Amino acid sequence: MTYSRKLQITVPCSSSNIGPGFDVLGVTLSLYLTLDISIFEPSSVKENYNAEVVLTYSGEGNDGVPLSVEKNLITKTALYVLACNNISGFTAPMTINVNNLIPMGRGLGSSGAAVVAGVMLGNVSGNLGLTKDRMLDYCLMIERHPDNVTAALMGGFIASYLRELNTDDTGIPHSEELEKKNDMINKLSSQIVPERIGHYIKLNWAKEIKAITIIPQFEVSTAEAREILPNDYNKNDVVFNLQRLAVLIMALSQSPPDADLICQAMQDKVHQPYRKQLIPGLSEIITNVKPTTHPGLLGICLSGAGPTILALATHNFDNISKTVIDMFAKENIEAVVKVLDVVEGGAQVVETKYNNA
Ligand SMILES: Nc1ncnc2c1ncn2[C@@H]1O[C@H](COP(=O)(O)OP(=O)(O)OP(=O)(O)O)[C@@H](O)[C@H]1O
Ligand SMILES: N[C@@H](CCO)C(=O)O
Repeated sequence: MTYSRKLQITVPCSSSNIGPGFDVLGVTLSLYLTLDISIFEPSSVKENYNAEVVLTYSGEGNDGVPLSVEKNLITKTALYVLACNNISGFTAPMTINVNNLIPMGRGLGSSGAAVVAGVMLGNVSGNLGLTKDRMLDYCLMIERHPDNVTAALMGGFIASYLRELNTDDTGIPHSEELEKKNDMINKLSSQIVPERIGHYIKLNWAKEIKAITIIPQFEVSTAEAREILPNDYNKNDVVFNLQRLAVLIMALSQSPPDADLICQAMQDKVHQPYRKQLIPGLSEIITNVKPTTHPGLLGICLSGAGPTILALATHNFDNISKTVIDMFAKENIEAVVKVLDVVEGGAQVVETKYNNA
């Protein structure tokens, strides 16, 4: 069989919240999920034709990720996008080779990246011609907190919100539930995808600020880390976060960065205090690792739902990382370090070869 198209989809990882910006801020980082796709026939739409799709997988999660297209989060999402557009299944035989460098369940947006990759796969395999803004709607039907998917899709340092949806839409599950339910695609695809669910704005990021990610070798599921949060908040805690959030987005855009301002503006009272019980060492790390003790450090927080620690810094990366690694070690937790760049480009599809035959 000869291929007719070869495509590559790349989706970056992301760190969300950045302290006070719970479910609002996302920053796109230089670690990628890549899909190499060979499509073996023109993807003309044939009704009720389910083409054979071979999925292979390497990298993070390769020991546990399902390779059945109905169960894997990426292909399941693509099938959902196709179903919403009245296409039942993949319409052309294809191979999809996934290479994933994003650690799973660590707070680096692995599920958001998988959802974005799936929406892009659905878009290209069904020749749907969706814009990125429309693809964001599909992502947000699956992952209801917009921070990671918006960063992964659009790139850069980004703030987002969901518009309030009417009651018919509110029964739509999060991707963490998507894992558990085999009939989810059918349920979701019977719902119309509302337009312009997500709204976002790209923010400036001072070029000298790098992201040190200290990644503990255990997983925290986002579902669990969200369940632990209260339904109601104290007014003072909400005001505490709002004040810092407004200051932080400007402070991170300024060169040279003001470490004292950023460090204080990265504090949070909405999610981190509750998540300490899931992440041994978190409290000690965010309380004791400061720009005053570690020159070059600007601020430190939990990345997404954790357990990764995000340290923003301009230099002295080894010293900052070593302190955090040693603090995790006291809790008998091993951690690895990745110093990542903030990347302006979001997810993309590149057509690497096209045969007209
Ligand atoms: N490349 C992938 N292929 C298939 N499934 C994936 C992939 N990446 C993530 N997942 C699924 O998503 C789950 C992790 O999602 P979860 O939301 O708990 O954490 P995260 O996205 O890594 O962290 P956070 O949302 O805090 O940034 C994995 O256990 C797996 O089921
Ligand atoms: N803002 C989300 C990100 C996790 O994906 C949270 O902290 O739960």
